[in-house]
Amino acid sequence: MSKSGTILYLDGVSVSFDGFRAINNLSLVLDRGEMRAIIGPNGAGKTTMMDIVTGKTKPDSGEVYFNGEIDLTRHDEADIAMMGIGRKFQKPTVFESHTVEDNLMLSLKGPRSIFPALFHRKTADEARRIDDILGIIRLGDKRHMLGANLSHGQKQWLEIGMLLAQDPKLLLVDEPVAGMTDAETEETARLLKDIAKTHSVVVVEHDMHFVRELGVKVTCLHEGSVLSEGTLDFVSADDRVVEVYLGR
Ligand SMILES: Nc1ncnc2c1ncn2[C@@H]1O[C@H](COP(=O)(O)OP(=O)(O)OP(=O)(O)O)[C@@H](O)[C@H]1O
Repeated sequence: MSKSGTILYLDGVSVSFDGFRAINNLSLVLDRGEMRAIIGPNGAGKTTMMDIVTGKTKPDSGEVYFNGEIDLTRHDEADIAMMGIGRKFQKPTVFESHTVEDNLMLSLKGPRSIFPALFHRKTADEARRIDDILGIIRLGDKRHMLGANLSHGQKQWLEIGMLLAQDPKLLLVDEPVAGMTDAETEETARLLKDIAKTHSVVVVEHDMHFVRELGVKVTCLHEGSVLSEGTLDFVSADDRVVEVYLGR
């Protein structure tokens, strides 16, 4: 299969831990600009797949390419982050004692340490970037609030904003709506759809209501490979998906 036009290209990828194949001949291709939802039961390999993409885990075999041309298996985690793959873990880890705006300032792309980042005057360009991000993450009116005082959902949005501040081409987002209210969940779907207008996005999520709101192609993983792929309606109607995941 051609890699041109892809932002993420995995083919025949396998990795074993102590003889257990967590990823088994996995092939998964994401077009540039696409948002994809990844579903699947516990232990299906979703986290391990993201660990492979971000360079945390090296595959035993298979091809892993970013942007159609960069062989990710040849790079380490720091390189891969610099090249434009950003990851958000499930649990939010914002700086609680800093304001929303300072959290974003600290995350802006570019070499910086905490003191210069907080005490230098924002350039006009930085101010504009932060305003843009605050708009996208729905926290414009909370910019001076301390991280500690945000709701769980708002912390997740701030962390998505911190990811955007690093200007990634591809965002990997792990279970963003776990623990959110229904209203926050729906807003998160809208927020990610906004981000997907200008970024490629992979979202791992168990909440099927949220996946439906995203309205994107779905890949169901099982035992380290793709079990089913297509629209949510197509994947949900697949007996094997019902058997191992949705029917449980
Ligand atoms: N470092 C490791 N050492 C040994 N086994 C591992 C390691 N990492 C993952 N595994 C195993 O690989 C399998 C896939 O795990 P993974 O965390 O990728 O699944 P998942 O789809 O993300 O599950 P969940 O929905 O629970 O997060 C599991 O059986 C897990 O126990």
